[in-house]
Amino acid sequence: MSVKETSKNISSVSKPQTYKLVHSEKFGRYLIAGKNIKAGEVILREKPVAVGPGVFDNDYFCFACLKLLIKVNKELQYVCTKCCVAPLCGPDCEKKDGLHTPEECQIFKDNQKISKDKLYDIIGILLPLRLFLLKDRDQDLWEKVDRMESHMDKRRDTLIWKDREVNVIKIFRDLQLVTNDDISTSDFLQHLCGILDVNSFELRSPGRLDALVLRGLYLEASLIAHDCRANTHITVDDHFQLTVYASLPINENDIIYFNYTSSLLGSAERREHLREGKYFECECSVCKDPYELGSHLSSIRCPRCKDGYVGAQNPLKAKPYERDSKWQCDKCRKMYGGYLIRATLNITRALIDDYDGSNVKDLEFLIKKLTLSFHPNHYLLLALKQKLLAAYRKQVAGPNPQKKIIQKMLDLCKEVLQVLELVEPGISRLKGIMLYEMHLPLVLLANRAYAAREISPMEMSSQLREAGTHLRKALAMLLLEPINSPEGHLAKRALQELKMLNQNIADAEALQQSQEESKSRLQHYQYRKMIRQKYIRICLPACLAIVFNFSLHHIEEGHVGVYFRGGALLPYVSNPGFHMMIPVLTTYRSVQVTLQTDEVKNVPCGTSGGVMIYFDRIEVVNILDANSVYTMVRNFTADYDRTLIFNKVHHELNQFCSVHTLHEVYIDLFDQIDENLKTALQKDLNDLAPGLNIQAVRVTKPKIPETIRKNYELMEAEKTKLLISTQHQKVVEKDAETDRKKAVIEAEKEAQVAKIQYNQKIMEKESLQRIAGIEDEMHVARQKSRSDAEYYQLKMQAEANKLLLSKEFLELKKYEALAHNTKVYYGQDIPKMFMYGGCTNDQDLSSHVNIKDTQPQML
Ligand SMILES: C[S@@+](CC[C@H](N)C(=O)[O-])C[C@H]1O[C@@H](n2cnc3c(N)ncnc32)[C@H](O)[C@@H]1O
Repeated sequence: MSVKETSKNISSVSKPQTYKLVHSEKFGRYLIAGKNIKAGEVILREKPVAVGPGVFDNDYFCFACLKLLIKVNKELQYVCTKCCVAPLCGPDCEKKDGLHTPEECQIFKDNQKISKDKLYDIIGILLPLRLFLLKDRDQDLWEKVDRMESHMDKRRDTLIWKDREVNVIKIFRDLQLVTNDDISTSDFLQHLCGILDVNSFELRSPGRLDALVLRGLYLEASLIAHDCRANTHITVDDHFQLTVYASLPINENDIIYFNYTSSLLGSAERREHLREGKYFECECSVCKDPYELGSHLSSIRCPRCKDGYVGAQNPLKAKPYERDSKWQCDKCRKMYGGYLIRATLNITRALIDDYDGSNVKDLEFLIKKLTLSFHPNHYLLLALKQKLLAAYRKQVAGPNPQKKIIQKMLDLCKEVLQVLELVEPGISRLKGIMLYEMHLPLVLLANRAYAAREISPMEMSSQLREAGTHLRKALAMLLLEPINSPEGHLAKRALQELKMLNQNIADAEALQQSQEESKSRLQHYQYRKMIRQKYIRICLPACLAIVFNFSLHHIEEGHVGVYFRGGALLPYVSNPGFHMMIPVLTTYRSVQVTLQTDEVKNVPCGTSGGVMIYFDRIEVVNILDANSVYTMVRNFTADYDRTLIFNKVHHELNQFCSVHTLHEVYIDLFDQIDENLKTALQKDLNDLAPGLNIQAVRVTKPKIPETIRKNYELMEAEKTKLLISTQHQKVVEKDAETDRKKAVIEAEKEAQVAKIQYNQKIMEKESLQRIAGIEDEMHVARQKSRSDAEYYQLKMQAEANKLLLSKEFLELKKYEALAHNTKVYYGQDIPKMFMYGGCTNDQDLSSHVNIKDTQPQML
């Protein structure tokens, strides 16, 4: 809608390229697009002038960051160390430039009337007080705030005026925040309250959905005019920075609108809210239309024709539920007075109030009942449907949800989304959440249908793609939300789920491709078989007629034959060998009665967490008792294994997976699947088909989404590394132990050797000593015997000499010697020589002579 004619451009504000501030009689000041703006584009972004709690808030919160505080004993709560009044999260919030400004702190500190005991009074007036303090703190800013619409004339002496008198102005006076008791001071404070009531945005305290509701005043965003079908989407982050996005494309000079009220209320209720709180009569396209642009948020089923819907004939009338206001059926044109509609609404509200809103059955019943009287989109029904959706969501997210509930959740999401498309076109927070909600039932239904073989992998992939499209649309809206807000967290989850979904789609398509390949192989094989049969039919009919006149057939060892005539099973079986049967009329099937292995391939399953996994191959080793063949074929056909093994394996695995998480199926319980499957199969067979025995079941590790598998691989690698390092440590310890033992053995050996050597040496020395002793003894003995002998000899000689050396003998010997001497010596003494026995002196002689006196001596 262009306003070129009706408005005049009164200022070129800071961002003329995106928006312009204009003025009109109807709207006052408002913003128009300064250029063509695309959906999702930022129109403006700004910090608040003031933020605080709602007027009657009894919650306890940090005055600096406005986070909700857990209620503790007042004495234990951290308070600002300067004013000793303002509760804060802790020292960090005191250090930061928070919303508890130095001026506010000073006022709390200086004012005798303000103490911790008056905290709830202070909380009640905190936001007006913050605006009040702005006047002295920032004159320029205050002037802009002062220009904001406060609707003093429309508010004067109304209930809200009186309320502010008691709950704000009186507290200001009691706490001596204002001292003048005059009317101008009261009016000034009423003006502040009016500015806040008309212009502030409802905000959430940081990070939490259930946290306290705050109000924030923004200079530029508050200039945006209202429309029940807005073209903007507003987000506020944890630091209260507000961003206005275009939710739809906005052409240059078109009015920029924001919805001041809830889009899921009826026109009368929305308009009342705007009249009471914002002091204007909304005349937007939704409010003007008796059927609210086809959304029928206020429509009632016609009590007469039961086919049409009754809407207000003059929707812009201030009191549509009065007797003189007319409502009309769009089919039978029957007119009703507004009071009748009001009565219906009052009765219904009482009915809803009596009802406990969490039980699915009761909710469904109530909605069904009310649908007889209201349009399914009536705002009262929509509120109930949102409750029902929450109850469905709880069940669907739980273990093993019923298919019926999943489908109902999906249908309900679609229904609510249709209404939202009408009243919140383009980017919308509610639509983002609803689209996110829708993807889960879509994924679950696709997985179930595929597991039950109701759809092919290709159909599954296309249903998963539809879920992906919803997720992507949801993301486009939710990604605009601040990252730490609950919607921001939802966006993060949606991103992860989209990744997983894409992987599942790729898996399903790969499965389809492999199935198509095997199908074409089968077709090729069948074609060749057909050609062969054709050939046989054409070339050998004559031979066949002769040779197989009696239809000779052959049953292999390990098999028995069963026979059918005209499709009916004949009551006998044949053993291995050649047999005859009536051609054409009788057919036979060979049934294996030895151990055989049935392979079940590509079994898709959905885990309790909704992840699709595929069991590549399941081998079932089984044996059919030959005596049970006839009963088996009669009850389950010759392809009994398809019913009793193939289908059963699919069923059991799906049952198992749907109640276990991916981790349990893939890791924790995987080793039990074989045995459990075998037991489950055998249990059913014992009841249904005795004679068919399962010997063993082998299940291959399932294929899981690639991203998850990589995570498991990483975990395994880390575990293995840990194992290797532990083992390595053990080996090193063992080596060290071995070396130590070796060294001990070596040392012991050396010690023993040394001991032996030492002993040897001792022994050697002892032997040497002993030998020496013996030798000594021998020597002594020898010497002794020699001396004895000599002594004896000398003794004997002495005795002999005694006898021999007589005087006469010696005389004789003198003459014998002279006679034999050939040498003659000349000189004086020469004769003496002879006289004294030839000796040169007397002593020598005596030595000779005295021999007889010498005694034998020991050496
Ligand atoms: C948040 S203020 C918007 C700025 C205001 N127009 C000004 O001049 O300061 C809300 C007020 O703007 C006016 N307004 C906004 N949207 C309107 C609409 N659709 N129809 C009539 N008045 C509207 C009403 O007076 C309303 O109380």
